[in-house]
Amino acid sequence: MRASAWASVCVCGVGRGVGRARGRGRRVRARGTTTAPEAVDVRIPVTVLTGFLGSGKTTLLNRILGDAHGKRIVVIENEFGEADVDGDLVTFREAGEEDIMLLNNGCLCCTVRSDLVEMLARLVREKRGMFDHILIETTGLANPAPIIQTFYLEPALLDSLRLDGVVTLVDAKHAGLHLDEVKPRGVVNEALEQVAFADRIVLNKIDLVSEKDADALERRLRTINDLAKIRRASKAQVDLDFVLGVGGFDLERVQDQVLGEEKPVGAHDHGHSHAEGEESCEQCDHGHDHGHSHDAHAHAHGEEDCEICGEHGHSHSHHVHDDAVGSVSLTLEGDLDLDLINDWLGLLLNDRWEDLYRMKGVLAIEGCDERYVFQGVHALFEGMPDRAWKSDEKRASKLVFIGKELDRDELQRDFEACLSRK
Ligand SMILES: Nc1nc2c(ncn2[C@@H]2O[C@H](COP(=O)(O)OP(=O)(O)OP(=O)(O)O)[C@@H](O)[C@H]2O)c(=O)[nH]1
Repeated sequence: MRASAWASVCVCGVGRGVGRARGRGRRVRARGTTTAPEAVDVRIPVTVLTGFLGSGKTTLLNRILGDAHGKRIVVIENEFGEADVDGDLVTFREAGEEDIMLLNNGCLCCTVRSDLVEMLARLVREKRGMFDHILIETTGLANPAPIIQTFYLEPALLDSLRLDGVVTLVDAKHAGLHLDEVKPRGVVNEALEQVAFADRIVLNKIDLVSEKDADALERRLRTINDLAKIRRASKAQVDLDFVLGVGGFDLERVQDQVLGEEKPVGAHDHGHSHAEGEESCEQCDHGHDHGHSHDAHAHAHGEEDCEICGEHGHSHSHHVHDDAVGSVSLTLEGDLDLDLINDWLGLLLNDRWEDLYRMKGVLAIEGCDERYVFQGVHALFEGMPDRAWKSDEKRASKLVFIGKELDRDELQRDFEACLSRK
């Protein structure tokens, strides 16, 4: 992925003779159009483990390190506020097959990013060949975006490391509190952002909540991030395959993630309303007219028990959630005009890059035999032509945006305006 001002967003390699896999000089991509074998990506995968304070990150880490998986894993831990060990920023602790390294001097997402880069570069320089995977555990207060960007912006890392995925631990018992916390304007709600950036969500401490509460929380997580896979766990007991080797930033897997497989029961698009008497809303388990930009759940006199507090009937309200962060999925049948879609995505990134946390898409471009896949994180964007459209396949495009204050209708309108008129 490359840094991208709007002018360099280019859904190209499509009928223009421009390089096919922009920003990915490290990999030969051969799928679909040639019989040449795919080159092996030799870069070392990196997993970012995030999640709010006490959500179970260390528990998961210990599980991973304790499993007999045969992988040699380097762990980088960022213990915010811990005393420096021997006055050194970086401490190595041999732990069997794994190395554990500590970054003690602040939060990974802000003050120690350059230390992280230095540490990673040093690892590659001095220990290459001695490990298979790097796992970075962030502090509970870290915003994952700067860490993600590190892997695309740091020349010292580009050719050696690749981001495999962001794994977010969610505390089933307390997540609601953190997700609902209203921050002053301009202040990031880390819990929301950690969910929004995730490729995998481990909904942990499931033993502490009822199934109904877990269902409701899972639906809530789904509205924030419609791309991540979610798995419930106690004591972070999940298969290693669920958290390592996920290819969350792998362009070649975008189509599966976007067009993809599993959608849990209850998943639905962001931004909808319910009429009085409708079935329960799958999102909030409540059936009365509302949009998902509400701040409060209000109950009129005579209603059934409140689903949030269990109190009966009388008019009262709760703050429920600030839905500023959410997912929007758009689909469109037919072919897109190359210039129009380029211009639109370019402008969108130019104007809204701060609000666009992650995006992925599969596009049908007029005059192009191949599907075009792309993904982005904030202002970083990468894309390439993918396999050829099959003769019996309906040409259609799908985009998924995860971000802040996204207007679904406006995005859909602008997307539709990119349809080819020929
Ligand atoms: N009941 C219950 N407790 C859990 C579960 N997972 C972890 N815990 C406990 O929750 C506490 C916090 O777990 P950690 O793994 O330290 O969480 P963390 O995210 O690393 O915490 P910080 O480093 O403070 O951000 C510990 O006491 C764990 O034993 C679970 O599934 N159920």
